[in-house]
Amino acid sequence: MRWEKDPILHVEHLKMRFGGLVAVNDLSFKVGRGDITALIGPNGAGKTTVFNCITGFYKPSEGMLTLRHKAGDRAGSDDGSFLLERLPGHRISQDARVARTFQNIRLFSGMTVLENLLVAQHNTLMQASGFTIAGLFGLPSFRAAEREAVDKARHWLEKINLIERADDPAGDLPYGDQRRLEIARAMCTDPVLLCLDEPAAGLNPRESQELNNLLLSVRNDHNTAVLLIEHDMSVVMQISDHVIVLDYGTKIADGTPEEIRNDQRVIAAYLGVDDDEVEEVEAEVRA
Ligand SMILES: Nc1ncnc2c1ncn2[C@@H]1O[C@H](COP(=O)(O)OP(=O)(O)OP(=O)(O)O)[C@@H](O)[C@H]1O
Repeated sequence: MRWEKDPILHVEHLKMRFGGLVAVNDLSFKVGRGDITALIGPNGAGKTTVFNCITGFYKPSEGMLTLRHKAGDRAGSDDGSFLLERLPGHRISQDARVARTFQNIRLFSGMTVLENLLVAQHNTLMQASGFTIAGLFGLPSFRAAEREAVDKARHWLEKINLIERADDPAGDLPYGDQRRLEIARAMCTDPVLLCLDEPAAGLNPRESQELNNLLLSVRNDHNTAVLLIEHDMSVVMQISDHVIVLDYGTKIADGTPEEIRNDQRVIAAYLGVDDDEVEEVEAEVRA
C-alpha cells in the first residue's frame, strides 16, 4: 500500500480536547503521496477537527503531524519534514504546501472567476516583486511571474471548463461550478496535500461526476495527494485509494474502499444501525 510505503502525511496519536469533550482520541493514520484518501464517519465523529489540526486552525492537545516533501514534489520543493502541529497556519500553507477548502463555499464572490485564481497566487507574485513598488513596476522577474500566474489560472479554468466565464463574478456561477472553482483556486497554490471538506455536498449526480473527474485529474496529472471528508459514498467508493473511518473521535477502520465496504463495524457505525440490522444494510450497500 502506498500509504505504508511512501506516506506524505503521518498522523500519530492525535488528540484534541475541547474542555471536557475529547473530539479526537489517539488517532493515527498515514496519507499516501499521490493517493486520494477519504476520511469518513458519522456526524460529529471528529473529521473536521482532524482537518483543523492538520491545517493549523487548531493546535492539537497531543500528537504529531509530520508532512514529508520529496524532491520532485510540486513547485520544486526540496526533501524536508514539517511538524505541522508546531507551525503557524500561514507557514502550513506557504512552506509545507497544504491547501484546504471548507464545508461552506469561501470564494470572493464579487471578484471575477479569473481574479479568484490570481489572488491565490498573491504570495508568489509578491516574492517576485521583491516586496518593493519598484519591483511591481519594473522587475522582469515580476512580469515573468505575472505571466506564469495567468497561464496557471488559464490551465485550471480549462480543466474545470470555466474558461468562457473567466470574467464573470464568481458568485454568479452555479453551485457545482463554484465548488470546482474553489478546488482550482487551491490548486493554484501548488499544494503537495489538498484537504477538501465535503466537496460533493449539495451537488447533483452530474456535478458529482464532474467533481470525481477533477479530483482524479488532480491525482493523476499533478500527483497531488488529496485528503477528503465526504459523506457521499458514490464519490468515496469510486475515486478513493484509501479510506479511514472515524467514530466518536477514534479510528474504527482503515483500508482500501473494498475492505471498508465489507467491514461490518463500519456499516453499523456509519449508518447508525443496531448489530442485528447490519446484514440488511450490507445488502443495500452492495446493491
Ligand atoms: N471549536 C469547538 N469547540 C467545542 N467543541 C467542538 C469544536 N469543534 C468541534 N467540536 C465538537 O467536536 C466533535 C467533533 O466535531 P467535528 O465537527 O470534528 O465532527 P465531524 O465528523 O466533522 O462532523 P460533521 O460530519 O457533522 O461535519 C463534536 O462533538 C463537536 O461538537
